[in-house]
Amino acid sequence: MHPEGPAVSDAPLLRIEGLTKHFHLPGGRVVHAVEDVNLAIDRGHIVGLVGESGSGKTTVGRTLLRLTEPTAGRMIFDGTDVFALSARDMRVWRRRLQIIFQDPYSSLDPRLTIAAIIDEALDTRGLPKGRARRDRIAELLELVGLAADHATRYPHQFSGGQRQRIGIARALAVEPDFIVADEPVSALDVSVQAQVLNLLEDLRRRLNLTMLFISHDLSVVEYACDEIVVMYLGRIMEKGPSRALRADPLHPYTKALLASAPQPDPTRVRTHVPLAGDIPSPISPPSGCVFRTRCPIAIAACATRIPPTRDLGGGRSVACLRVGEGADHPPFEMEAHA
Ligand SMILES: Nc1ncnc2c1ncn2[C@@H]1O[C@H](COP(=O)(O)OP(=O)(O)OP(=O)(O)O)[C@@H](O)[C@H]1O
Repeated sequence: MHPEGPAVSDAPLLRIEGLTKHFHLPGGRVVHAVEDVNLAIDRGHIVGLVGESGSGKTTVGRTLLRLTEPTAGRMIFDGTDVFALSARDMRVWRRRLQIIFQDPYSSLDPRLTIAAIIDEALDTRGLPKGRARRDRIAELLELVGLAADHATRYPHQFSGGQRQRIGIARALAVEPDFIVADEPVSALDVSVQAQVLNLLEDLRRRLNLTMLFISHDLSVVEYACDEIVVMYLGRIMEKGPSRALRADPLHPYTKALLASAPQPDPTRVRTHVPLAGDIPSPISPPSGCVFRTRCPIAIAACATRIPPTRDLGGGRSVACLRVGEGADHPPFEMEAHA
């Protein structure tokens, strides 16, 4: 689908700088959904965005596709600042950026056959109707592990996993450069989750796809992604290659997330304490470090300073005043929270 094959350029396909999204509510209240997010994604890579519900993951994904407009920031995609494009130019660009949803069923028109659903997407590619289209639809269905003769059926005739495959086929129909997969397996049974994750991995290799993979489940992200970005209350806490981050989490929030993730190996001892309490409201996020109100190692300075993101080399970075000063291991120093 991408005849040029793997990219030769070393530059990231996409770079997000200072992405911020505020939602303005009636009465003058402001939801700080995303604050100053910086991120780069290399071509052919899958980056996982993980965090609890309400941390701003979906808002990042939707903003990148300009399904919602950013409050501030830049997104440089293949050399173009996508946030600066006019609505008209964006219409042309939109094809290059696609989204796969958690529940494909609600986005598949129940009155249309699978062929008609994919055909609609192919309209934007200008492929003439007739034989070439039918062949392309069959090719896409086979690419996602379905049979060509599934084309004549309706969405309700498929299982959840098969419907997600149809959603993926529809996204691929326009030959996108970048896909946001928003909780693509969360609605599926665990056994089916693995099949869909394998499919995404297979497609990434075959088509050199670049993807932002959003999930609240660190074990899913770890499996599917080259790199993991951990978000909390609109901000990035930690970033790093999947394996390194899993083996040696640095930020206290990442440690807590790992502690609450399902543990597949019962002989592995839990070394981190799960999180207590709820995520604060993004309408009035804590001052300084937004995680400090739930952090076991917070000190007074965490209430007054937004921790800068420190580059630790090897693709790792962390935003915490205390990590690296020897305080990130027990015994924890607890202080009263402002
Ligand atoms: N259109 C909107 N208007 C007002 N607030 C919004 C809007 N969309 C999202 N938010 C708020 O922004 C914050 C971040 O939401 P977002 O959906 O991005 O988080 P998330 O990490 O994807 O969580 P979830 O997994 O529950 O979707 C939440 O507090 C949410 O209520």
